[in-house]
Amino acid sequence: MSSDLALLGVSKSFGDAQVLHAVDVALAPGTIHALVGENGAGKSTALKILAGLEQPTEGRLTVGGEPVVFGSRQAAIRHGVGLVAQQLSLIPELTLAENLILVQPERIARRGRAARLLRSAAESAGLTIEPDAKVRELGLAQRQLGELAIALAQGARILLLDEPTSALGPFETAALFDRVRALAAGGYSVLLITHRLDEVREVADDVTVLSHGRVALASPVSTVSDDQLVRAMVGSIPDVPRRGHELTGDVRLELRGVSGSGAGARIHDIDVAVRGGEVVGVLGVAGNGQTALAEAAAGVLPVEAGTIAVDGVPVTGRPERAASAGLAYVPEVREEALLPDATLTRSAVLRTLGGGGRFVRRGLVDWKAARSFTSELLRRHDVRPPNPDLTARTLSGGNQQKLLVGRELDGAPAVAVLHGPTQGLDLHASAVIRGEIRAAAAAGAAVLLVSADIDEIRDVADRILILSKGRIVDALAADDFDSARVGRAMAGLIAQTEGGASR
Ligand SMILES: Nc1ncnc2c1ncn2[C@@H]1O[C@H](COP(=O)(O)OP(=O)(O)OP(=O)(O)O)[C@@H](O)[C@H]1O
Repeated sequence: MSSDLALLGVSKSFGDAQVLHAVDVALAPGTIHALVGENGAGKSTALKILAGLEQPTEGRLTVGGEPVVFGSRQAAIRHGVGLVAQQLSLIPELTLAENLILVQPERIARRGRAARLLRSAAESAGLTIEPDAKVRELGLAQRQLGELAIALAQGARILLLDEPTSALGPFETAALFDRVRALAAGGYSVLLITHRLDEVREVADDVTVLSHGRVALASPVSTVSDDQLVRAMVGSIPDVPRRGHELTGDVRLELRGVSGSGAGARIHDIDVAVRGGEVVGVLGVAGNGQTALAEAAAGVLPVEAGTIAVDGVPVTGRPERAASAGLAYVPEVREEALLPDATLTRSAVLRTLGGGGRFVRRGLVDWKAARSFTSELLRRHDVRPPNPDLTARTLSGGNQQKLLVGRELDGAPAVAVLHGPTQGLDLHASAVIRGEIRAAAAAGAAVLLVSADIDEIRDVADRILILSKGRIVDALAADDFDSARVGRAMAGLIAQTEGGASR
């Protein structure tokens, strides 16, 4: 049977840089095809070509075996190609239903009709979404489900999913994969970009590995070993250093009685104290207040009650004061912390441009010094390509993430609030960042690590808090990790004890 959608001998260059070299990928009908490879390997570029967002420099596309030219995203949509992008394409100030109207103006003009269409498309695939919620108020996981529902409402039969699980924990990932499998069984074809080998094993029928823009391996999943996949993807994975220091530091980050709302969820009466040298991990099912908690801790969220202090300095609702007290912050949505259309130099020194910042001399920014600092930062954190004059938008998602985490952990922060710091990173880069988080703690930082990735929290944290419905319902030492207990707490089956869990 001919493939639903295929790239045949596709090459792509941006200026002088060739990022795809004669790539073949064929998506068989009713199957799930994983596209994997290290950060910057060319996965998103291949997907954008399949979605009509970029045009190949050479080679061609076929749908059902027939040659097609996708001159635009609309052309791909007309051929039934739906997209859930990595850098989400939804407009934050609009609702999901309004976003559907925006991409489908000729078919639906009224909000009520768009909301109904979206809800029924979502329900038919077993997804729960809120068509009338503003995108800005949704967490990353809900935004991604919303984008998937929009693709289905547009009549997509071929789904391109760019790292749909990067913000999801194990429960939501399992639920999403159930849906995706059901869609494939119903005749949809799915191309899935992921960095997680277990996901390739669990859900995909076929796998293609890209390396430096070339196909390094293409195989049915059942006939390839993990070792072959890892070698084709990233070569090898470094070990994350275990904690080797005592936790004797003073409290450097303190949240007391914090309540507030953000990203569509409320947090209630949160007490957390993190000592220098300590990594405290926060686990929870997406949408249970993680974003609000991270934003509150970083001084970004205007909380309704409670106080936040960094080294005893009150920073409640004052992000600039938090930054000058030495707080580093990696938000869940990386676009909020980088300048997509400015040079990497500007993104790299963004947080140090205030009065007294390290590149400010007599009220003027010393751009030469800022640029050479940026070159060194890019090199140290393996951001590719390491050119400070590029814009952040032209970096691959993983390389943007490396830049952001590198910028924040650089310069010995007092406190680091990190939300999904290894989101979108390949196995090698994730291990490096986990090592950097431990190194920051060993150098005395208090780290609050919010992550959907249980393995990451187990690997890196000293202490684990479980967040459910906006409350901390359980707390345990990482050495006492107990999957059944953590699973029960995450599922909301442990009620908060009188006076709260010990934190
Ligand atoms: N618009 C652009 N202009 C210049 N270079 C670009 C542009 N878009 C992508 N690139 C470059 O193409 C290469 C491949 O990027 P791409 O986003 O496809 O990688 P990826 O495999 O999806 O990576 P990641 O896992 O980090 O998301 C990178 O080196 C990137 O910098």
